[in-house]
Amino acid sequence: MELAADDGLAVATRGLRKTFAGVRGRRVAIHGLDLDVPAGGVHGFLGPNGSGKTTTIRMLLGLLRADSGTMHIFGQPVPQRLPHVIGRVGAIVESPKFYPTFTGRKSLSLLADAIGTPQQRVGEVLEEVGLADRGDDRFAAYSLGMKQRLAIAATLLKSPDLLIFDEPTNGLDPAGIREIRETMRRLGTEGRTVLVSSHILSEIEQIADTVSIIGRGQVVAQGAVADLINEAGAGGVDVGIDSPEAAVAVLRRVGMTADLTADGLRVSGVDRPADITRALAAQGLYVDRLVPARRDLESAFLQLTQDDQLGASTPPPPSAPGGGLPPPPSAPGGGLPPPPDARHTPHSADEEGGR
Ligand SMILES: Nc1ncnc2c1ncn2[C@@H]1O[C@H](COP(=O)(O)OP(=O)(O)OP(=O)(O)O)[C@@H](O)[C@H]1O
Repeated sequence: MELAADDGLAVATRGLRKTFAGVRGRRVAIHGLDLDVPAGGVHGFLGPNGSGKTTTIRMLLGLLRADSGTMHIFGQPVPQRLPHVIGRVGAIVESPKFYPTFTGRKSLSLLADAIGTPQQRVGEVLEEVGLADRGDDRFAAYSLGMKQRLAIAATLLKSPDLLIFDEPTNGLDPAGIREIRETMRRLGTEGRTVLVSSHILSEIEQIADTVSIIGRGQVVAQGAVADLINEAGAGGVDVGIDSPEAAVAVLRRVGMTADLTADGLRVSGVDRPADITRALAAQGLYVDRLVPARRDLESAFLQLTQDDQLGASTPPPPSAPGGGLPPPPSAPGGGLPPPPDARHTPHSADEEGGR
């Protein structure tokens, strides 16, 4: 489906497909992905390891070429019109690299000069990420959370409307995770769109307004966090009882779907909870607690991706209709040159091969 030029979406993909060369033929990583990220707020891009989050983000940023399908950022087709929208996008797709002996402020100041942003923004972005009082410390002295916040500050210099963070809390301790979470939440409430990928659902549940859950390179659910949780919990009842194993057996015998939980059992798809008490009492089992099940996003996620294997497997792809997308323009810039101790292989336009 083609998208209208402006549909209130910060990011949209349709039928997106990407395969990689593997030893036994091509592996399908992204398998017809239809992603909608509404403009404004925090959008969690969720999926198990290997489900295709990084691949999708790298295609959106022109770092990797799609086999077929369409992508839009703020209504502009990318990668074709990426140069026109990239000024509105800030992204962190791998660990931040800064000169360890420079202060955070100096690194940002150099970057501001490089991208033609007024120096006044440096103080503002340090403030925005909560580093105002540590801006004059050397990067090497920062905690991992502070390093990540400095990277976020760098992406904010050009005041982007869309921020894309790929697993921004990877490797952080709980305090660091909280720092980044609060920073993202704040950015999302300022009218920006924050697209954040993660495989740690509880993290996103607390800060996201909307989410997309992907499995095997496809969207398996998307929408408001509250709606997904409600859907996942619909009709479930948690039962507290002295002998849960016996109760599960009784309920299954009368045709109910019952499973043991950490503190009792859960019955799914129940229209009349009184049927549970009646069935159990008939066998001399008496419930001491009967409450509607409230599922969190973690449960919804596990339920939706339970068949997902790590990594998608290998049906040979059909040849791309229309020859696929044109080659991407060069990757968006905006970073400092790599420091001497942190050189890394730059992304190629169509990096392939096993990992
Ligand atoms: N350069 C590459 N060459 C070959 N296969 C790749 C390459 N990059 C990704 N893949 C494969 O594509 C699939 C999706 O990987 P991707 O990194 O996008 O997943 P992810 O959801 O970001 O996972 P994680 O949460 O572990 O970062 C995996 O099967 C992965 O092995």
